[in-house]
Amino acid sequence: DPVEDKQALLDFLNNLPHSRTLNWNESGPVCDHWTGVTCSEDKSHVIAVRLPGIGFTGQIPADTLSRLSRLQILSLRSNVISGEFPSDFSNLKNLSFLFLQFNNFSGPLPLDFSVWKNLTIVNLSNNHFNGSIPFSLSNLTQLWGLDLANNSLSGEIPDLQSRKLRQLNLSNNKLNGSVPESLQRFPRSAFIGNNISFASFPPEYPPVLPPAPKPYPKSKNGGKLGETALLGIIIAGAVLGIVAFAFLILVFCSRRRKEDGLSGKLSKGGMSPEKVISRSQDANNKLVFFEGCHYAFDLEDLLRASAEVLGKGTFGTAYKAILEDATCVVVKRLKDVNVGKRDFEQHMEVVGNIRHENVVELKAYYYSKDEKLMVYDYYNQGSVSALLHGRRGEGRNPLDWDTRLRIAIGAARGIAHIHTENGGKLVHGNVKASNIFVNMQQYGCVSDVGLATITSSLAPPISRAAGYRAPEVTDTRKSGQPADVYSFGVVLLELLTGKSPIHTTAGDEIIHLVRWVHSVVREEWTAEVFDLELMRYLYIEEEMVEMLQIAMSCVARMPDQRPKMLDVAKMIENVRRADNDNRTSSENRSESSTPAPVVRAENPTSQ
Ligand SMILES: Nc1ncnc2c1ncn2[C@@H]1O[C@H](COP(=O)(O)OP(=O)(O)OP(=O)(O)O)[C@@H](O)[C@H]1O
Repeated sequence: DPVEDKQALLDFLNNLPHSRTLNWNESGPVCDHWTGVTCSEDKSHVIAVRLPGIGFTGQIPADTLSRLSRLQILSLRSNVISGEFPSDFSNLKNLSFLFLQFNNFSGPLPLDFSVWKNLTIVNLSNNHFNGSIPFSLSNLTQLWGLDLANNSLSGEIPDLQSRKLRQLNLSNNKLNGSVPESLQRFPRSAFIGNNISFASFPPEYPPVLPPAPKPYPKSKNGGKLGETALLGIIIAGAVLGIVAFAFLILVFCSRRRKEDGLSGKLSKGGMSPEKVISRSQDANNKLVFFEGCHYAFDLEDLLRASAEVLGKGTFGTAYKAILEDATCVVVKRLKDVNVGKRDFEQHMEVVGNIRHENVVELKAYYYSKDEKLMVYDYYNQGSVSALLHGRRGEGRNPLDWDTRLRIAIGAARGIAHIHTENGGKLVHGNVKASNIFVNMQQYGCVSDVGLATITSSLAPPISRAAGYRAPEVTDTRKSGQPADVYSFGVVLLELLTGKSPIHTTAGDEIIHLVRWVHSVVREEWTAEVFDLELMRYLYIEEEMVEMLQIAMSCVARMPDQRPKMLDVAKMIENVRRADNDNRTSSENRSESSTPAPVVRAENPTSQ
């Protein structure tokens, strides 16, 4: 335990009145136990203190927090702390994230910000700070977000030159003068509520309106059709004829394609459909539905259904099948099943009886010597992997932060529930973004439970699946619950960074996401890890930082250092709950979920 850091924290807590109790047990260990405290991986020192909404009142006792010399993240947001900005914070040389918003701080801002050369996000908004904005802020080369809104700051805005600056809010102060050129890429809303002249500001781009409809040209010969018009009609008729003909051909082809139903698809993979059907008539070889399943079809209906391949995974091929009554299901055809009928059925019973809103229900299964099928509901939004990585670039609808949070909360609850099944022994074994879907409430929902234990397929060492695999796992059939926690941590990193677990750079270098994030945050926590698509949402930095911390704890190298899935679910729920509880009425939750363009695009047509 970091003894000195522990004492500093106790001195802080014991000398600052607060209304909520904290579980900071003096005789117990700090790391992994004290609410709001995170230690370095080797547990030699405290790196993060996050205590929003604890009801702290009064001034920060001197020589307490300032003794946490290796602190990187400090959040005391939404308390009632008063007094001046603590001068001894200058000892916190490693500080990257500083959140002191929504308190009663007053007096001037520190003159010399250069002492915190790693500062990445600074939020001092909604206090009573006065005086001018220090020029030294321009020396912070890592600065990515600065929020000083709703204070009483006066004077001119200094030229903040950090090229990394993506988020800026100086609104509702007493600032005057004009906006320096380097900051004119931010929208006016970042400066409103001051006495600022926008004269030198580039014009705001007017909203693009659809072009007004052109007036219908009047015919010169008073309503009679002219030659050109007649010619037009003839050409249009011919074009229409061609289109209709093409449409007929398309319908014909799609019929032909539909005829190639699931049985055709299965037969191409080996066994003839007739054989499958004849086996289905054998009482022992029927499609087995689970209790409560509302589907009313049998194997023959399923084999007659039109089918399309969704993808080939580690354990077989997944098909989307549309039955004659328009029911849409996913059929998974397993390969390399390494257990006998009894074990297979037993396993299906365990999986098929899981009923949880965040676990994709197994509706039915089929077992024969040559064919093993599993039937699931079809999720039409696609997997989280597709939502996150599909169609990046133009025309894409980015996955907003609220949705990512809901996906994480749902998936964590689902996996935590799986871990309680089968006497607390069930392991998912294949947690990854392509096995997570979005349910009706838009929360994450996990699929493919336990397939790794009944098949002998192993993902090749350099594959997507390998990017999720915990370091201790050599045989996926024998992985434990901590390995699921690791894989889930990788999914969290994927949601935060927008990057695939294993990806290649332009120079064909293979990047392992966990290692990359480690390398970025080892020395200092920088905002560079976060997905650029998330930069358009305001007020989410702190939640992202907290999620990053949770993700990092999940991908700890040693399995026993990883949190339990139930705790992970609680931690993620708290990211939002703490936020909702602690936000004052002047903070508007909806603002964070509303995309707000924070940086004006250099080329307006590219937006
Ligand atoms: N219930 C479902 N609804 C919609 N799409 C699904 C469903 N189940 C699977 N898919 C999609 O079908 C494709 C193939 O899935 P499958 O699970 O066979 O492979 P995978 O997830 O890529 O890899 P693995 O076999 O390792 O899980 C994936 O893109 C997956 O997201």
